[in-house]
Amino acid sequence: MIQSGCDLIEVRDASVDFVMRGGFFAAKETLSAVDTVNLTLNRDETVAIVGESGSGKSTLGRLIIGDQKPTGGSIKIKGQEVRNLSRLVRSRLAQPVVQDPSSAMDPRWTIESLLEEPFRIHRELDSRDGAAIRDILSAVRLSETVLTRRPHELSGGQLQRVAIARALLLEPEILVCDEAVSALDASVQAEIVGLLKSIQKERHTAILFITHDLHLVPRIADRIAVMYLGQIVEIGSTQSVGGELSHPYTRALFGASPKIGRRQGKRATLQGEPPSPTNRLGGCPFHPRCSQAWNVCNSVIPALTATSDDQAVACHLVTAQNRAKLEMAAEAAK
Ligand SMILES: Nc1ncnc2c1ncn2[C@@H]1O[C@H](COP(=O)(O)OP(=O)(O)OP(=O)(O)O)[C@@H](O)[C@H]1O
Repeated sequence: MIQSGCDLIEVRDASVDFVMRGGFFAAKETLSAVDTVNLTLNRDETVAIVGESGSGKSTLGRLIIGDQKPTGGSIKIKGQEVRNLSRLVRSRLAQPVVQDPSSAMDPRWTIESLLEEPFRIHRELDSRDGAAIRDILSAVRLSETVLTRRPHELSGGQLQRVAIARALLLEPEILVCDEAVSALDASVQAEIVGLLKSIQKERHTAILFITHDLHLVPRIADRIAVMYLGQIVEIGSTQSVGGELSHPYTRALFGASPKIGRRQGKRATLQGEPPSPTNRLGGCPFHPRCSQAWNVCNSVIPALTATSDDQAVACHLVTAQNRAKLEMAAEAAK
C-alpha cells in the first residue's frame, strides 16, 4: 500500500518555500524545504519519515500540525483544510510530541498544573478533568504520585510520558512525534515506542514518526517515507522500503542500520553532503552523490513511480530495473 485509503490526513502537492536574503545587497534566494509532497495517513497507522538532516521532515510535521503554512498544495485532516482551521480546532486534530519536552514546560509548575493547561486553554476546568488526567496518567503508565512533582524531578522517560499524556488530553486524531525518543537511552526508547503502539491500539490514533533512529523504524512504522531535499523519494510498507528495488539514497541511508540494512545485498554508504536546497540542480536531486547515476539522471527529474502495490520510488534506474523484471516475468509466463 503506497498510499493508504485515506480517511484522516491527505497531503496533496504540498510545498514550503522560505525566501532567504544573504545580506542587505544580496539577491533573494528561495529555499524549498518541502517540495510537492504527497502523503496520506490513516487511523491506526504509523508512518515513519526518515532522511538526513535538512531534508524537510520537521517542516512536513509542522505543516500537518498547522504550525507552518504551505506555500503550495493542500493539507487536509478529515477533509478540512488545515490552514483554514483555528488553532483550537487544529489542536484537537493533531498534537506534537517533541524531542525535548522540558522546553515546552514551565519548570515552576507541577505536573498536575501542566496537565490541566490544555483544558484551561480550551475551556474552564471542570470536575471531569481530574478524572481525565488520572485516566491519561494510567494510559501512559505513570503513577499519580508524579502529579505533585515538577519537571526537573522526573527522569527523561517519565517526562516524555508526561509530554505524551499532555498531547493526548484533547483526544487528537494524530500524534506528530518529531524525534520524540532521540534524546533517550536505548531501553527507554524501546519503552516509549511500545507505549506509543499500545496507545495507538487503544485510541486508534495515527502517528507520524519523524526520526533519525532508523533501528526503531521497523518496530513502530507500518509505512516509511524517505525524504531527500524536501521531496519524498521513496514510500512504501516497512517490509518493502530498503528492499531489492529501493532508491540508492534509501539503501545508503539504511546501510548503516543493521536491522534494515541487512535486507539489501551489498551495503551502500552515503557519500558527501546534500547539495544546497537554495540552488537546485537539474535532474534527480540525488544524482551528484549517486554511484549508479547515468545520463538521464542529471537532466530528467524522476517521478515517484510504483514498483509494486506497496512501494513507489523516484529513481530512473529502479524504474528501468522494475520494467525489465516485469518484462522477464511476462516472457516467462508465455
Ligand atoms: N523557518 C525557516 N526559515 C528558513 N529555512 C528554514 C526554516 N525552517 C527550516 N528551514 C530549512 O528548511 C530545510 C528543511 O528543514 P527541516 O528542519 O524541515 O529538516 P529536517 O529534515 O527536519 O532536519 P533535522 O533532521 O535536522 O531536524 C533546511 O534546509 C532548513 O534549514
